[in-house]
Amino acid sequence: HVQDEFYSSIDQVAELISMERDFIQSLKEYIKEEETHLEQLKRTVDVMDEISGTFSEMPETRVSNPLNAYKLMKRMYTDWRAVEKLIKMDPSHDFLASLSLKCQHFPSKDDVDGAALGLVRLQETYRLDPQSIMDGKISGMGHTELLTPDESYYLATIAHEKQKYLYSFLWMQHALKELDEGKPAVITKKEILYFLIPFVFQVGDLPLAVEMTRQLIALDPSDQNALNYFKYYETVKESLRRWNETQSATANLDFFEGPNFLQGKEYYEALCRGEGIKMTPRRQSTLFCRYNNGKRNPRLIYAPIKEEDEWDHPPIVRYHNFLSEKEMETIKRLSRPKLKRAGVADRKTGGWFIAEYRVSKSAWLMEEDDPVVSRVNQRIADITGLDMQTAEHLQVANYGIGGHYEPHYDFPRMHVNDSNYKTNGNRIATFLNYMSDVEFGGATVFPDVGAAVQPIKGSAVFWYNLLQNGEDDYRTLHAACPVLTGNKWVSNKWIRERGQEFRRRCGLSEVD
Ligand SMILES: O=C(O)CCC(=O)C(=O)O
Ligand SMILES: [Fe+2]
Repeated sequence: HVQDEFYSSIDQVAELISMERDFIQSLKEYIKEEETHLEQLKRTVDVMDEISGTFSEMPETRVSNPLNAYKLMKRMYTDWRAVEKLIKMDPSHDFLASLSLKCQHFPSKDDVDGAALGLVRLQETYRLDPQSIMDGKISGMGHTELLTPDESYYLATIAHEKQKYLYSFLWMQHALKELDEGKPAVITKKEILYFLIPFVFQVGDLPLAVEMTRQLIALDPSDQNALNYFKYYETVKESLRRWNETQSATANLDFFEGPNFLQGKEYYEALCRGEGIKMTPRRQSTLFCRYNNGKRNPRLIYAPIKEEDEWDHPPIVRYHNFLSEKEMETIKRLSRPKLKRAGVADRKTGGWFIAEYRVSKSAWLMEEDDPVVSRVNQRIADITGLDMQTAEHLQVANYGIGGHYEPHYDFPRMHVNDSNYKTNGNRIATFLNYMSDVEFGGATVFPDVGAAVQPIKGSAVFWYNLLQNGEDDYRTLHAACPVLTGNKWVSNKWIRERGQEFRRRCGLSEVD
């Protein structure tokens, strides 16, 4: 079976390190075998050479001795067959066979492209240019291996394919800089310039386009395309100059200065950077923390849980130290072999598919899997006061390279494929466990209300997805920000409506 992709789970990307070491080790062993093989061949040829070359007389004289003639025949019959056999004992056969087995489990083109796209997503969200990524200034980034010009070039082409033109441009420029510094590469300066020039021209930097074309011509003065570019840009430059002369000096429009408010994806990204959080000191002063013993629940009365208000409207609370280190380890261990790329539901058909707006792997854990799972479910019931009988299994997720989940609601808006909906109702509430700290990125943000919640290992956040009157609460729109550094693990418990009738009383109002 062919290995499932790697890039959508950092935990699985980590496996590649030992795979690479293993690969290098077997390559070394193979080289040794080849060397031994070659040694054997050399020894054989030396022996043969010595025997056949030790006769000083003329060939005819030599073979006129019947004994010599016989020996020569015999030698050429047996020895050459032995040599043939030796050559056929080529160790590369075995190596290639084991290699093709191993390669099945190597990253695919989808992995490389997924990782590249993840990097570009991180650049977009956190506003990083190539240099600041590679300077390793981002906390938690650890040792950074620099990209070669070829790697930068490939990244640029992927970014271009995905219409992320700015980052495509920046990586191309970076590749060019590295080439100019003399870094070895397969890609040539000419190829990069060919990519960059029309681009630079289109964004309106005519002088730079002309300058780059000049460089292109310097590389190959007979390049007809480059000469044509040059002629064309020179004409444009000339007509621009004439146009400028006829215009008054005040006509200085800046086309890029738009109205300064953020919408949709941009606001989501701003929240991920910690910008634009809509909390005022006045509202902040209404947020508290307290001990929660689940209304004197015997399981919590001597060990109440620390509850902290994260947001007021809609209310989002955090429970600190909700899971123990050991419980988190168990949950991760149980889910590792089950992790599969997480899908999303189609809004119209309710069908399931994979999308770049959700890059993570997930697994479902049931109570039967381990006592820890039932213990965690029980604790969620105790602390929220809600019935877990109708809740979904525990979903564990591990995010990938630049892994994220773009803004969504936890309540499905199409119920066609959700048979659970008919029996147990909608997802009334979400209980989200953070099972790792994330050095940088990976916050859970709520773009409708302007809230951001940072992952804290062992803590959990809880909110209602439905209003008291049972209607969908659109303020709960939320997203998981791209993980910049770290390995983000979460687990989700989605609680259903049925069974909560006396636990969360419904009301006619739309208040939370
Ligand atoms: O990982 C997070 O921060 C949020 C995950 C989430 O919203 C989901 O899985 O539905
Ligand atoms: Fe969610």
